[in-house]
Amino acid sequence: MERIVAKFGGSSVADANQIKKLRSIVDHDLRRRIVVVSAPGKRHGGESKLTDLLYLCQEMGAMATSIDEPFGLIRGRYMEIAVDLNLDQTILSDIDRFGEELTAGCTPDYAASRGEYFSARLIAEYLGAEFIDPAEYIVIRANGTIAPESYDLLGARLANLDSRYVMAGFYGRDRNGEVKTFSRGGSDISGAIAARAAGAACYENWTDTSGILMADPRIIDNPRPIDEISFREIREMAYMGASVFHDEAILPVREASIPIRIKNTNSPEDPGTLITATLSDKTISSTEIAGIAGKKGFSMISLEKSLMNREVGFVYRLLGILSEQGVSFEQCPSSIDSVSVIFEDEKLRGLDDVLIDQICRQLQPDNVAVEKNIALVAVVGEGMVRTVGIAGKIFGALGKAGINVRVINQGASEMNIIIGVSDDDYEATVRVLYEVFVGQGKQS
Ligand SMILES: Nc1ncnc2c1ncn2[C@@H]1O[C@H](COP(=O)(O)OP(=O)(O)O)[C@@H](O)[C@H]1O
Ligand SMILES: N[C@@H](CC(=O)OP(=O)(O)O)C(=O)O
Repeated sequence: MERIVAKFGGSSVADANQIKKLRSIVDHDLRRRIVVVSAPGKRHGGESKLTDLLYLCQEMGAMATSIDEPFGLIRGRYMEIAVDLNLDQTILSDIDRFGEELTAGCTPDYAASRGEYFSARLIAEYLGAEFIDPAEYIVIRANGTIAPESYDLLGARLANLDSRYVMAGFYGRDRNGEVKTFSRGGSDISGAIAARAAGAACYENWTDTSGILMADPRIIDNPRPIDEISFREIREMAYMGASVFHDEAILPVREASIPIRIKNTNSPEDPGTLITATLSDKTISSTEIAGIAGKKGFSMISLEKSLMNREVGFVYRLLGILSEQGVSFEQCPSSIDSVSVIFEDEKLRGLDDVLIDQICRQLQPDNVAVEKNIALVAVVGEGMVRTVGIAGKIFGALGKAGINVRVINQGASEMNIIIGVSDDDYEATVRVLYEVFVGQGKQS
């Protein structure tokens, strides 16, 4: 029988009520044999995700500060779930032992991983399924990528087609056997690994929106859901800020041609979004763009030098300076006499002064400037390459709205156009672009 891997995110396991919905979804289709879960997420806007509380406890434990308050919240959340689902409460003594580990000091990865570990143990018991600890099967290399043997190890564990499994998301182990997590939102990657390891017919990703939406619902009211999107498009959108699906979760399933469906736990009948290798011509021609995504928090270093285009190896040496400082960049738009490099602030790590110093010494530019507080917004779509006038539409609309575009970049694939604006103009830019391509954007 075909099997489906169903990954449920933090919003889908936030409390007993959500976990009951999970069970009804899993019971509804017998092919849903492999369930991957996150740690309980926010039940309402003001609350913290359990993962954030775990990182906080780890930091407090490392500073020998009492963790009683945040740890009490964590313990309370699990206890409520166990009580409301009538589960065995002996898990609480394991949670208390973990509290002692936090106080004694443990790694941030281990601390965060327990969010998913306890969540999966409770849900496995509730479903009467086998619990899988991914630290026994998934090997994560030092650079965060998945060691290839993980697929065989996990595939062998998932071999019984009649069993139902619940695996904890977000972590595995490193080459030394220590617990190691993926980057934030990484349970999506765990689900993709399980889908590939099990040779699943489909990877379902259950969340709190009815699929991938054409823009962030926190900015646009009721954005239109995307029916079908390609692996290439979703990777661009996810990387550029559509946080509903981790950009690195595409790779394991893309290599095995397993389709992904993003579904809504709170509205399971909605079709959601299908992510496939190739889009039908109908899908490509039905919309000018696939969607709009973006995020704040970038800085840009711009250099000008007359006849830069004649200076062999100029950009090579510029990128060499970044490499020496261990800084990775996002975009590198250029023209004949100028080049800019855009960095995510988190990755720049406040090294702009050091970089400028090196750039001035090694490259002797006529001018060098740093701009901070930049937001990047990407308009994404495979169909864009076939459509005349997309750029005109974007810049016409932004000009009319009085939004100053600080930088423009188009990917070589012609599948995206990236616009840099001031952080303050970020939301307005998304609204203007949504309005011009889709209509009915939220106006404020
Ligand atoms: N284009 C988009 N489509 C859908 N959701 C988006 C998009 N961009 C950002 N989001 C946000 O992603 C959230 C879902 O991701 P996440 O919180 O990680 O869910 P989960 O708890 O299921 O892992 C949505 O509630 C929404 O606020
Ligand atoms: N719990 C982890 C991993 C994860 O993927 O969570 P979620 O599925 O709720 O985005 C995090 O918060 O980063």
